[in-house]
Amino acid sequence: MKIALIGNGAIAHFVKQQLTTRGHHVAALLLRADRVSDVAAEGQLLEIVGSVDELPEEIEHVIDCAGHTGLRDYGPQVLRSHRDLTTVSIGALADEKLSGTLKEAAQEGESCLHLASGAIGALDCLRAARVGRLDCVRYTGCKPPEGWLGSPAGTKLDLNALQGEARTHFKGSARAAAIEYPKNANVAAAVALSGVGFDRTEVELIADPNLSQNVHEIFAEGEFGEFRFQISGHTLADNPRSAALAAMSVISSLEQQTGRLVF
Ligand SMILES: NC(=O)C1=CN([C@@H]2O[C@H](COP(=O)(O)OP(=O)(O)OC[C@H]3O[C@@H](n4cnc5c(N)ncnc54)[C@H](OP(=O)(O)O)[C@@H]3O)[C@@H](O)[C@H]2O)C=CC1
Ligand SMILES: O=C([O-])CC(=O)C(=O)O
Repeated sequence: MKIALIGNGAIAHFVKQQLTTRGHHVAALLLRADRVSDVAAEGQLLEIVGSVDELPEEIEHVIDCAGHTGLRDYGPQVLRSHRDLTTVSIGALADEKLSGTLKEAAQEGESCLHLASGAIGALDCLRAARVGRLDCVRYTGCKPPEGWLGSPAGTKLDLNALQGEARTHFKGSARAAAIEYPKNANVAAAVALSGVGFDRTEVELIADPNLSQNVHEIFAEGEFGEFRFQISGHTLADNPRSAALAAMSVISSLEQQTGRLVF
């Protein structure tokens, strides 16, 4: 299967390297049109294109590693072109209009949008639990201050000088979190989509100067009982915002789709 990646940042680098090592064929990179010549000049052994129309015909699968704008700008056209699409930009689906457009595009193109699990686990447990009554799902996302740089946390806290206690900078619904923090609250969206939805999932986002990892916690209760899940994830060397597991989950998602599972 020939694969194209959207984006050329921390997650895309990891995914490209791992896919190649594992014997998959990454044949193209889809970038903003004004970035194509710079990246092409770096001498990559794959096609660098600036639009979906320019993707080589033989590309069957596209992986979005470019964040919300990447999914919004290219997702519908990729799906309409009969290609499956895997994304880590789950929070973009909080926008109901985009979500509807992607569903229609997938129907039209007889293609599939696959959501990588990202930086969190235990989504299977939530999906099973919601078969019964789910009374409450709470998600807490804690990162070191540098992990929130460039997000609205920077307008509420002095992230470069934060010391001592952890500070909450957002409390609200998963929908609001995903929309306000496009680079930081994709996990909130993944939890919402696996459980009680964007509007009923409660979210708290915290900057903690005592942390060196990203810590994600889910609490849920309902007819099934009670459940707590916590993960401390190392971030990628190229981006202190993004957990390595988010990039790893893209590979795992693709290999589950293609049946290339290792038992
Ligand atoms: N599901 C999850 O758990 C997680 C999801 N994420 C999502 O993944 C995204 C990418 O993460 P990461 O790789 O660390 O981020 P980086 O900032 O390292 O890289 C983002 C890349 O995407 C490119 N890009 C952004 N917008 C567009 C666009 N409209 N068209 C083409 N290329 C675009 C950027 O290009 P340029 O340099 O030209 O801007 C850059 O190459 C995050 O923004 C976040 O939304 C991240 C972590 C966890
Ligand atoms: O990578 C992480 O730890 C989580 C993250 O940024 C997100 O949820 O968007």
